[in-house]
Amino acid sequence: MATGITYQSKDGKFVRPDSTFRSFVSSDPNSQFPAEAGRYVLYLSPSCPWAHRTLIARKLKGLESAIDVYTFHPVMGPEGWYFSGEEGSLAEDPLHPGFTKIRQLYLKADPNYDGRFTVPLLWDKKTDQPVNNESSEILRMFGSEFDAVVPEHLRAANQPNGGLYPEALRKDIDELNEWVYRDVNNGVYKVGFAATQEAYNENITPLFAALDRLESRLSDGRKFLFGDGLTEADVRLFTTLVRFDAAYHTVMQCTLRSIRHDYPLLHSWLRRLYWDDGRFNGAFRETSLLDKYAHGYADARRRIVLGGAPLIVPAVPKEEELIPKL
Ligand SMILES: N[C@@H](CCC(=O)N[C@@H](CS)C(=O)NCC(=O)O)C(=O)O
Repeated sequence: MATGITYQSKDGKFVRPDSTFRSFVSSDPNSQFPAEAGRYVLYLSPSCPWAHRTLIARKLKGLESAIDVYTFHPVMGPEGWYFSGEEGSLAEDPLHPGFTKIRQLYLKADPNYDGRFTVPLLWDKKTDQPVNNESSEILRMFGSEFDAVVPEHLRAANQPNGGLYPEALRKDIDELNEWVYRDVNNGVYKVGFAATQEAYNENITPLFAALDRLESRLSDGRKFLFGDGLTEADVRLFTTLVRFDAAYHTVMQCTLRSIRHDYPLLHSWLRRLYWDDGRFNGAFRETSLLDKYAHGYADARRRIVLGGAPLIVPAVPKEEELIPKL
């Protein structure tokens, strides 16, 4: 069976299904999944933008030795994510000898599982079961629940504005996350995996309108989306923007503008996160794979085209932008 990131509704629109495993690791030692160093492992492919969120948070919080990562091959295979022993991938699952595919883990957890076999997948080694496969929730857990085991200066309470999801900003962060997810994080997929010209046309305008809105948000000189402190909203936007010019603009037909040529403030913000190793422990740069993104998305689009997708004509900037008057 061919898999790929090609979820379509009847009218050709890309629709992302909800995640299935939704338990939480908690700082409460009496909870079902207490935050303990060495107990959990993240199965992921670093090329996936959703998994990338969790990898950044793990490094930002200094959790590298507390939470293991088992890495799949960077490009999805015909049966989904798999261990290949190549390009940074393990040869097989260290926890379940003989397992080489992500689907084996999902089916071990639930033999009747009929959803997508997605990364990231947070797994409890102690009870040998999945905890959570929703990146936004894993990102949030890493942001605060493990603070008892992270170095003191990296705890949420000791961050400039109270960590990745500070109490006072929660409502505003949720509100921004919602439209950034809809129009940007998932927006690039709605454009790139649209199966009709109508679905493509309908989604490309909100994507660039949202980027315009983010650009103007930074125009008051703020360093991060919510001021001087980095929040989860920055992490969530980063994983899309770091792929934008390399893969979304080139392969996913997000053609109207590029980040580096057309959004100077977003580009500076991206450079700040990517290069500020001292402040961020290399969490953004060292988890990014700029030379891998185009390959993964080109392969996913190839599957769509081979599956008989109709011609989608990419959007082109207007004359006044393409060839401005002298
Ligand atoms: N809601 C999920 C989405 C994750 C997701 O869509 N991951 C993709 C890779 S970028 C995947 O694993 N797809 C596998 C498949 O659909 O077969 C999350 O944010 O954690």
